[in-house]
Amino acid sequence: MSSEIIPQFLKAPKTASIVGCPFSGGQPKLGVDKGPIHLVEAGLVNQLEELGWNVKFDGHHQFEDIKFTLSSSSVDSAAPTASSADNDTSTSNHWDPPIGILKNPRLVSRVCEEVAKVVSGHAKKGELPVTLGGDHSLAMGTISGTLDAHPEAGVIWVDAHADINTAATTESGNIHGMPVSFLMGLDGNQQAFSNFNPSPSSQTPFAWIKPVLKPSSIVYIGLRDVDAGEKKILKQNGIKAFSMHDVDRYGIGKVVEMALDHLNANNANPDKLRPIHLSFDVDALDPSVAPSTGTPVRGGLTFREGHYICERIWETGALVGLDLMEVNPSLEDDISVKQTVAVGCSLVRSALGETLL
Ligand SMILES: NC(=[NH2+])NCCC[C@H](N)C(=O)O
Ligand SMILES: [Mn+2]
Ligand SMILES: [Mn+2]
Repeated sequence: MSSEIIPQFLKAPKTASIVGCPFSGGQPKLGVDKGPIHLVEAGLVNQLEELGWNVKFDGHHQFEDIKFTLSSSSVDSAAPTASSADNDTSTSNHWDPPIGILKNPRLVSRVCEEVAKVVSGHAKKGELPVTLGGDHSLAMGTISGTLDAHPEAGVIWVDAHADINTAATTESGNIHGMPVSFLMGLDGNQQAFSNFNPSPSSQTPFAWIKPVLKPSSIVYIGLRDVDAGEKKILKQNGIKAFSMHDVDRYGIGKVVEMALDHLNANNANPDKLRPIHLSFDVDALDPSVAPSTGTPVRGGLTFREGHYICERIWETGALVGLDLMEVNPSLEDDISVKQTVAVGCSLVRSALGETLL
């Protein structure tokens, strides 16, 4: 047989499904909802097609209908129990009052539930869902969706932050700092919602999440701004985390190998490479590389370190889900916005097979 004959399945282009999520309800700063719009306008779809992907994108998701059903249904009996500490009223409103100090709990929950269905639907068809945020609370949706389609998947969470606060530990009440705790079903959340009485037309926020993410199934890379309560949670649950200190000590190459080894060592089926969901918060990068983001923290990943993570995960062949979150085109000047959007696009390309040579 001639070596030029390539099996059909290798020639057939793989399909990536762009899940555009213009959503900002998990944090107070306006503009992060414009992230996915800018990423697509910068030509991401075309760029992925040039890499050989068949790209499905039929517009950004509209969450207006969710807002509408929420605002027209009667507000349930969870009266706001605390006023928000920072006097931030931009994201709370009469139809979605805080629960404890959690802001927009009903909206975030419903939007993520929707995202979970969309992501799981794509994944079950064998497509690669690429979710563009939007704030990182959306990862409750994307990771629920991935785990629904690939129950054995592990998560690599690249971020300056651990996003694992519970209702008992969060100081900000911003749910984008909490998604991992809901995915794991941590205690501090159960209590917060235990005496919640939903009205007949609503349901307890986040009750739809199957808390199936095991502490051994996630690895962090890039951490450098972890709240005291989060540090406790990471320790108590034995969660693997590589901070910037570890990146400095071992180098990014070694860190990614250790992260992959950790996930595969905890694989239920040790003969099979574990599917990987990569959730990339652009604030993992140093603010000099990605300035336009809501919670920048200095001392972050370099341009190459960020891209290396994506390239190496692509090389494993195990990527089944990708998030690119927290690009906020309303922050910083035009040049910074362009730079951040461009870096967001190139991270996605690297995770989808772009190579340097
Ligand atoms: N996805 C993010 N950018 N999260 C930032 C979280 C910051 C802080 N730990 C909080 O809980 O409010
Ligand atoms: Mn972050
Ligand atoms: Mn994050």
